[in-house]
Amino acid sequence: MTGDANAGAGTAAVLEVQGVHKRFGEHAVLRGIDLVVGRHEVVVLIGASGSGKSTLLKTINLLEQVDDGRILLADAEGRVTDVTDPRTDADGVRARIGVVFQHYNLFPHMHVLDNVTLASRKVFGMPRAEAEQIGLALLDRIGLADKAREYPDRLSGGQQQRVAIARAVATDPELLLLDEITSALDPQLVGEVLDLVRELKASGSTIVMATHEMSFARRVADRVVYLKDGAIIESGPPEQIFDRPERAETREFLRRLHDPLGS
Ligand SMILES: Nc1ncnc2c1ncn2[C@@H]1O[C@H](COP(=O)(O)OP(=O)(O)OP(=O)(O)O)[C@@H](O)[C@H]1O
Repeated sequence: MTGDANAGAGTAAVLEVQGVHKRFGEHAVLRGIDLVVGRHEVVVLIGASGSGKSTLLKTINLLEQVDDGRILLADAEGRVTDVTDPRTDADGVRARIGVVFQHYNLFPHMHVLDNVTLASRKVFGMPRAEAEQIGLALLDRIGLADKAREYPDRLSGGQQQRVAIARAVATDPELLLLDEITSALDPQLVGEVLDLVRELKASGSTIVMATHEMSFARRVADRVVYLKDGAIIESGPPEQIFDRPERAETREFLRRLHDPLGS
């Protein structure tokens, strides 16, 4: 990878987004995004609705094609894949990235353990017994081992979202993309998911997440990236962004969050 100018100190880059542009028709949704994410770094994207956070995550996971620019993904040995190269195997890239969306998207007809082990068994061909051993250990870690044979509709929203996260990490992905994972949850359940993300951070996961929950961003982020109209306005540690933002646009965004009606 080239330099990791804005990655966490002392870390090699896992992800490098270089000059990415994306349009939907006439609407330029991403306008020259440059972002480097270091190994074990947690980067949180904030910005108004429509600023391009989800689209950026989708381009990384190849759910959307970029119009211009490159996205590079490096494995633990430093081998770099240009995920935006049309010759790159999209399924191979997706197998290296864990993704969790706002709505839990668990398979309703499978019990929790089958949901958690599905990718290990079907994508990586792991024997069921081994996949289940890993899956049960994960469920134990998130306090849901007793729900292994329950179906998703018997779980609370917070529990379902924790299972969705367990499913995303079960294959030990190089990168985890979390898109608005708490916005469908009651406030008291947000804490459950926050604790789990902090635990993933402590265990060394590399995470890029989008959120509207500034308290969540403050508590988990190594670096917060503020997007406005498809461009990065400011990027820095949470104390900078939330307590001493350098850019007037960032200050204005945060001011409006605290006082949405402008009273
Ligand atoms: N498939 C699509 N076709 C057309 N326009 C789209 C598509 N996906 C997203 N957009 C538009 O791109 C812009 C950015 O959307 P995006 O979902 O990335 O924003 P966001 O910052 O994640 O917003 P939110 O915080 O509300 O999730 C929006 O104006 C949206 O309407």
